[in-house]
Amino acid sequence: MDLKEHIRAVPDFPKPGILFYDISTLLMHAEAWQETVRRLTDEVAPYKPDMLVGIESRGFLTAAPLALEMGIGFFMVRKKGKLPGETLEYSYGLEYGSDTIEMQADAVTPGQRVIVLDDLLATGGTMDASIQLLRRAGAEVAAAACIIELTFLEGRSKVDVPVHTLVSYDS
Ligand SMILES: O=P(O)(O)OC[C@H]1O[C@H](OP(=O)(O)OP(=O)(O)O)[C@H](O)[C@@H]1O
Ligand SMILES: Nc1ncnc2[nH]cnc12
Repeated sequence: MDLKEHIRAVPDFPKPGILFYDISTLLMHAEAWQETVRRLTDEVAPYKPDMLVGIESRGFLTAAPLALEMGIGFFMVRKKGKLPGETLEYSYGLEYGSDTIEMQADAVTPGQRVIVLDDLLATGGTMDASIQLLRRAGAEVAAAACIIELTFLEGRSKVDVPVHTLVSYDS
């Protein structure tokens, strides 16, 4: 199955000049979404992670079914101000704008092996920030995985763990 047939490209969203790769159409197609989850599971399972991590918000959609499929837990890296209790934070630049992410300080125990999931790797800033944040919390980040990679932005070079992606776009 060609997953690209189920990913919609929307010009000039959220700003002029950005071609937005929308997974909404992938989520709406049950077989394509099942295939996506299966393929991501195949990429991630060999690392034998203790936990998965989903990056807000489309990363939650990606991490949650994988965690269920693999029989392990997952937790959220969220935009600032959304998580209760003691949190750790990290600020980073995006393809468009900037942001600060947070996680709950007790989400991992030191040495726990995690894999970070998101829908899309663009500049790699969000993924890199998440990895730095997770390490601050004591996690061992084994790998990162995304459905989509925008290869022309070279985000992979910013990420210092193995990166697994299912489909890539060069423009
Ligand atoms: O590699 P980068 O340049 O950092 O960009 C990738 C990030 O941008 C998008 O999230 P967005 O901030 O649009 O949030 P959303 O998932 O809540 O829509 C995407 O889901 C990734 O998290
Ligand atoms: N071009 C893009 N499409 C969808 N999500 C994105 N996040 C960052 N860049 C993006």
